[in-house]
Amino acid sequence: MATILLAGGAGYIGSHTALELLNKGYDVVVYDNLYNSSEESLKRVEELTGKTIRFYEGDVLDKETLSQVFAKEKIDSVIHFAGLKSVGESVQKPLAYYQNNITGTIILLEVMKEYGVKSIVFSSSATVYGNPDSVPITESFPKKECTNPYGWSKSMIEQILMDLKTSDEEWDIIILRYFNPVGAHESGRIGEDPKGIPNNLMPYVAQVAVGKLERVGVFGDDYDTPDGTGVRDYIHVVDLAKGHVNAIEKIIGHPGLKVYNLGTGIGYSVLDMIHAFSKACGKELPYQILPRRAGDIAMCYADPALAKAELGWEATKNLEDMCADTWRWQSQNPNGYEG
Ligand SMILES: NC(=O)c1ccc[n+]([C@@H]2O[C@H](COP(=O)([O-])OP(=O)(O)OC[C@H]3O[C@@H](n4cnc5c(N)ncnc54)[C@H](O)[C@@H]3O)[C@@H](O)[C@H]2O)c1
Ligand SMILES: O=c1ccn([C@@H]2O[C@H](COP(=O)(O)OP(=O)(O)O[C@H]3O[C@H](CO)[C@@H](O)[C@H](O)[C@H]3O)[C@@H](O)[C@H]2O)c(=O)[nH]1
Repeated sequence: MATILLAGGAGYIGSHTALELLNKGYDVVVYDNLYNSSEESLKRVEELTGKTIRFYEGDVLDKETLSQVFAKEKIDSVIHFAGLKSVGESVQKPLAYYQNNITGTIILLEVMKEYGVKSIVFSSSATVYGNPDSVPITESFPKKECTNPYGWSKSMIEQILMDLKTSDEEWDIIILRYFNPVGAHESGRIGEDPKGIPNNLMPYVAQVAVGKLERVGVFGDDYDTPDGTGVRDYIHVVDLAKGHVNAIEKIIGHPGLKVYNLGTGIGYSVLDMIHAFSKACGKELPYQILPRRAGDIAMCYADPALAKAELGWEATKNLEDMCADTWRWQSQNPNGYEG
């Protein structure tokens, strides 16, 4: 079975993907600098699967250490999750974001090329569509202006990957544009463990539910949406992780360069999410309407038909599963992996 290197594989999406790959019999190697994660996630994946992950602590910016891993392991394909992902922080620290995300990707691609590994699945984002003219969004929609350096870093990396493919036909590249990943593994053993106060809606709501935060701030109720609050395509992280397994199966068949949306095709509003989570945790969650957050758009949800047709993948979990699994993880691990 193929050996897959997960760069940034100790993080939220990477750890869930490692679990699904191991369950399918793949060999998993993780390279992560643990900047936004802990090795505990990987230990728990090993417990859940009864299989071993070969973990290397290192930075994608550190070419020497990364090269040593490629020299030691026979890597067949890479999934590239390693990156900084906080939208607000990226506005404050653009150089750090471009350095980590873009330079980090270039170094990873250089090392891959050196070792003849020309097969990569990249974690991109629906953010590259900017403010779309309509919904649902298909992959043929134009990429648009991003509203922050994080988004631009994804958009630019996509361009780098396309230019690389043009320069050398041998590369196989799958760009996955994630919509809004939420939820946790149903065991409650692995999940999202944000440092500090969460920026994203679902982890914020979960922390209100366990009493760590007082109330949810709803960023605007005057959007052109059914209830006036922002609408997004929330996708269960286990569905998302399984999408990576399908992408790996596809990439082994040498597909060239492909771009897929990974979403459910359903949009939920902020209030839908708060109400669904209240049901899952059995208590009303307090919230307060606040002004709009800069850079936010009204509506964003995917047309996931292409991933279904070409990857044979579609999301199977619903909003109830997303809330129940987030609640199980959050209530059993109120302080994340720190116990
Ligand atoms: N979670 C989301 O909402 C979302 C949406 C769209 C795209 N993405 C992208 O998916 C990927 C994974 O996201 P996630 O939610 O699992 O984030 P995460 O922060 O949990 O995981 C990213 C991992 O990469 C590691 N990392 C960061 N910089 C590194 C470097 N220079 N060298 C080595 N390791 C490094 C971190 O320590 C972390 O373990 C990211 O690229 C992110 O931008 C995430
Ligand atoms: O405390 C909060 C947090 C968020 N929201 C709203 O909830 C929705 C979802 O926000 P959030 O969870 O922050 O996700 P997005 O802003 O949609 O961005 C996420 O999803 C994108 C992909 O669609 C990724 O690229 C980004 O990295 C990721 O942060 C938006 O309408 C926000 O205005 C609130 O009302 N209160």
